[in-house]
Amino acid sequence: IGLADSSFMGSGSERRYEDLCRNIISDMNKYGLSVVDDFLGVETGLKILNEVRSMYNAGAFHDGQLVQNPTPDVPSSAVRGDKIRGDKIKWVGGNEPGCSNVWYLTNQIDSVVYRVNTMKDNGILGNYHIRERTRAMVACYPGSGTHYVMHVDNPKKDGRVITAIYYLNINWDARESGGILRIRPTPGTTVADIEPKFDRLIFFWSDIRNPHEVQPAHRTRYAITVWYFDAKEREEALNRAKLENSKTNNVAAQVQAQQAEPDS
Ligand SMILES: O=C(O)CCC(=O)Nc1cc2ccccc2cn1
Ligand SMILES: [Mn+2]
Repeated sequence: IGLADSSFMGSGSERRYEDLCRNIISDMNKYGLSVVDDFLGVETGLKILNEVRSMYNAGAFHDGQLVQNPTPDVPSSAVRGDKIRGDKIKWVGGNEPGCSNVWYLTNQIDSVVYRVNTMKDNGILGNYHIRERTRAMVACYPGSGTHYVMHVDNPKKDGRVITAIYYLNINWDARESGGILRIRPTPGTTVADIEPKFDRLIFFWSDIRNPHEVQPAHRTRYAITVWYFDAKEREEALNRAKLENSKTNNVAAQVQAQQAEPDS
């Protein structure tokens, strides 16, 4: 007999889904972060894990940190400590072959985010109008002490308001494997230490309210992240970028024009 499906998305009960969304709304308003365990259930979680493992083993991932900060005497790849991040990543749109389970996951997260964004009495979540997200970033920390330094996902209002991370690591024990996500919600003095447990989904505000780091991992650590945009903040960011581009293009065009003119 199959295990009674205790997951939120698998149990099919509308009531549990509403409760889940209410909890997320309450957590996001109180703490700026929310942790959901048993999101999809063991069976679905395993399908996603196996899909990610086969992507990784097919060598489809590349270094998260493209620009190494090499020290002249030692090539950058040799010195792991100097990296600001040790993850290997692969961006997944979802409709590529071999990504159907990652695609299913992002659809399930989408439905929760759009629901909590439109429910009544949803507090701060009601200030945003979430209509789109990034593609899914599948990340793997290959163990051996790889980490990610303290950082903010969206420090400059690029439009991203919610970070959603789904973890895939069965029987993760941070005491021996490390790999804790440490969020330092500001303002405040609390610290949230979150283990990257299998079938765990977390949400947190992407901006300066949530600086976070991944502590050194000593076992292969998989995570899938999607970022959700607020329509207004995103549009303003794109307009600023356009303005910047037109300025630099004008300067470039003027320089070119001067160069082109015959010596006066
Ligand atoms: O795996 C975790 O628990 C979180 C890891 C994490 O913060 N990843 C991450 C990855 C990023 C990749 C590109 C740009 C910004 C990024 C910000 N954060
Ligand atoms: Mn981050």
